[in-house]
Amino acid sequence: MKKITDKILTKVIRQRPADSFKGTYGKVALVGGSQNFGGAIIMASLAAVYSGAGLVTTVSDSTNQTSLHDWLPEAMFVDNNQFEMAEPILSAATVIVIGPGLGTDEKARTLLERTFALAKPGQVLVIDGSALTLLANSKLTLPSGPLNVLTPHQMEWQRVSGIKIADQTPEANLAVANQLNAIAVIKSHRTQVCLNNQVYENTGGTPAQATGGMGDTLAGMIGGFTAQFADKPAAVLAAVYAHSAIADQLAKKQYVVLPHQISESLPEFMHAHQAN
Ligand SMILES: NC(=O)C1=CN([C@@H]2O[C@H](COP(=O)(O)OP(=O)(O)OC[C@H]3O[C@@H](n4cnc5c(N)ncnc54)[C@H](O)[C@@H]3O)[C@@H](O)[C@H]2O)[C@@H](O)CC1
Ligand SMILES: Nc1ncnc2c1ncn2[C@@H]1O[C@H](COP(=O)(O)OP(=O)(O)O)[C@@H](O)[C@H]1O
Ligand SMILES: [Mg+2]
Repeated sequence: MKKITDKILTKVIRQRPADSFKGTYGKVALVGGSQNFGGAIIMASLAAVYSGAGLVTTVSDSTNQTSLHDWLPEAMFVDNNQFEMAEPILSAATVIVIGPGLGTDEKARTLLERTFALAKPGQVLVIDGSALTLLANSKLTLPSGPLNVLTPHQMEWQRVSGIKIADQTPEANLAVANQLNAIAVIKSHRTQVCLNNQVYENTGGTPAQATGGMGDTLAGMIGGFTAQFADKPAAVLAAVYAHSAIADQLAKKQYVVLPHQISESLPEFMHAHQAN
């Protein structure tokens, strides 16, 4: 198994060219956040903005708009009850992230179906949280156009792949990821990434990360990294490594690391690890 180390950071994170503007750094649209799980899509949106995506739009239940803007005035907002208003934004996005706090009810399933229907070649589609559970429990298949990036924790991967947690070996995981023709970020205390017929193991991470919203934050970071960096698979690996490396740094002085603290540390961390 290959290891994901700090080398991936300078391979991916580039100094910004002077003649650039927000359009240079990609558009991320995030779909999620039911009335009960608004925090999840707020944390994912924070991560997308703080990792440097040029334009971020959050598509969520209207009850989440005020809290989102308290945390993140940089994000635009579309009410998911008026999905027709979101469709052009999703179509124009560089990356769509779907699932954090989406829920698994009928409305959520419809949002997932409609998003799958419009995702297209050239786009990255990050599928996280509730969207993975819905995918496993419904007859939906992954869209064939976009680069699909699945970000399950071990139980979500069990649901999607049918492989019991105890049997989730690198070989078994890779076989299913290949079958799905997707990148699979299988999250645990040592996250594994199945990509280009290889399994990569993350070398960072701390139990200080074991708190709700930590995976929502990673999904938003993968969105932000793949939106702005050209090599999309490498950008996924860099996001996975940066997420845990920042947590490791904070955990030197903190018993628990909160997800939003990872996002707030991103601009400084990325500045320190950029290459010319
Ligand atoms: N503040 C918020 O709004 C939050 C919303 N969340 C959302 O809640 C929805 C449900 O996600 P959950 O993951 O909580 O619930 P799930 O029911 O999908 O998964 C949790 C179950 O998986 C088991 N499990 C086994 N191995 C695991 C591993 N390595 N990591 C995590 N769980 C493991 C747990 O014991 C538990 O029974 C998602 O949409 C998620 O985005 C969560 O992210 C928590 C925070
Ligand atoms: N003990 C641990 N060591 C390292 N990383 C951890 C540990 N516990 C959790 N994490 C990380 O935290 C994140 C949890 O993701 P997830 O379960 O989807 O969270 P949530 O859905 O609540 O946001 C993953 O990136 C996982 O690797
Ligand atoms: Mg999760």
